[in-house]
Amino acid sequence: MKFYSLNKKAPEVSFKDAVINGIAPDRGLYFPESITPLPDTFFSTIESLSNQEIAFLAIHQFVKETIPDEKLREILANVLDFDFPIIEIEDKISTLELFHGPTMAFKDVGARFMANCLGYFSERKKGEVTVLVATSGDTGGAVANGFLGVEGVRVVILYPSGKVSEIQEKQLTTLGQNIAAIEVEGTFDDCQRMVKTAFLDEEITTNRKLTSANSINVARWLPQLFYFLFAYKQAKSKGKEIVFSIPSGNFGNVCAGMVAQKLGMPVRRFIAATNVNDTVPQFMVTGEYEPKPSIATISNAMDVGDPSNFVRIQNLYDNDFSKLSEIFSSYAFDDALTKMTMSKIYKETGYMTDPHGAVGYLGLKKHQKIDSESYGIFLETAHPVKFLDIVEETLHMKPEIPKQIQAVMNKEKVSIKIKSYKELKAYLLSK
Ligand SMILES: N[C@@H](CCOP(=O)(O)O)C(=O)O
Repeated sequence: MKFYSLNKKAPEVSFKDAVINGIAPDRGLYFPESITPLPDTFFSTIESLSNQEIAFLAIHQFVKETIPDEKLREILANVLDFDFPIIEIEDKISTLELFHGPTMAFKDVGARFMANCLGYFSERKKGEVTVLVATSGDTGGAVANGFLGVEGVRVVILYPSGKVSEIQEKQLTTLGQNIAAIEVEGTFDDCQRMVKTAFLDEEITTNRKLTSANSINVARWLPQLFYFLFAYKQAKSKGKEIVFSIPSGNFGNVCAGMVAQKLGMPVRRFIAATNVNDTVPQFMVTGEYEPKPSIATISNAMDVGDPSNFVRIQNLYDNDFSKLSEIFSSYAFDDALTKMTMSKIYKETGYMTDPHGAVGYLGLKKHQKIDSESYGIFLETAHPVKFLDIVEETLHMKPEIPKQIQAVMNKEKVSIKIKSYKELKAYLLSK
């Protein structure tokens, strides 16, 4: 399997080189040259397969030339050692909980998968790789945890100062060792821009081997397709095609769901639910893609004004607006409605959602107004306690703090504050 650049001005590469490069030399995102549907028997017998087997069969075609089967199974066993349950909270509405991993956010799977792949590839290659990553909240902690102690890999995480939750900040600033946190005076877009500028900076790229651990990297992005298959396995007995509602920021997760569909998984519709950072919902109304500066919200991991993966989504549907519209909708919701929804769900069902999950729920409800018989699953992308202040203030209760979170709460934050790209460059070249 080769991966090509969506800008089509760079050579095709193997999975291994796509992972090591992160982004193609023409600044395009890598994309698999083909997606071959899995045999019908995979879907007809999926209930009898373990999650690790499902993941192996789903990702094998993309990686098989560069990761031997035995190694791939070992990696998946390391990555998938927690649950992905579906909880029914109302008639025709369930949630897929993706927060049972070490940092309690859906990024754990992709971050650990990429860290394992890079660890394996760098055993065979001399020299240190610098993993640069921009985070608006959850990616940072998952990458820090996934890459901690991986030999030959140094991780530099950029995050917008004051715009991630306290727990998210602790998760990405307290681990030390090969993980450094850079606190940027600015927004997530500024962080993402600085990362992309570093990839274009010859002085840096000739002196440092850089890659990215955001979902622009295929090893971070592709494993997210497992979630949709795990959901399908659990919900198949309902005998209904599923509507998935995905809280969306950089749009990597919904895009991975679309890959699961291309592999043959039946899906009724994908809903990408956003906060007021509504570049894609607006695109679905006007057909014009107009990135905007991001706005800070209570669902901060989705504070993205120019989602990296939307170009992959368009490519999956041949850059054809009407083909995309047949399967995809996108809706935006503000913080006031998000809080009201968290409160309503809690009062009516006893289920505690985080602000991102509540936005996903709202997306599903809006869709069900025009498709009332459909069965829907919204993704709970992070554990509510990661947004402790918001949860306590909105639900008027004190949630129990899971041990993964307790472990970082009292650790000391260590970060390097910067204001400009020049400072980032100096830092990267100094180490
Ligand atoms: N939602 C993100 C923003 C970066 O997204 P990614 O999936 O491309 O890493 C975050 O939590 O940092």
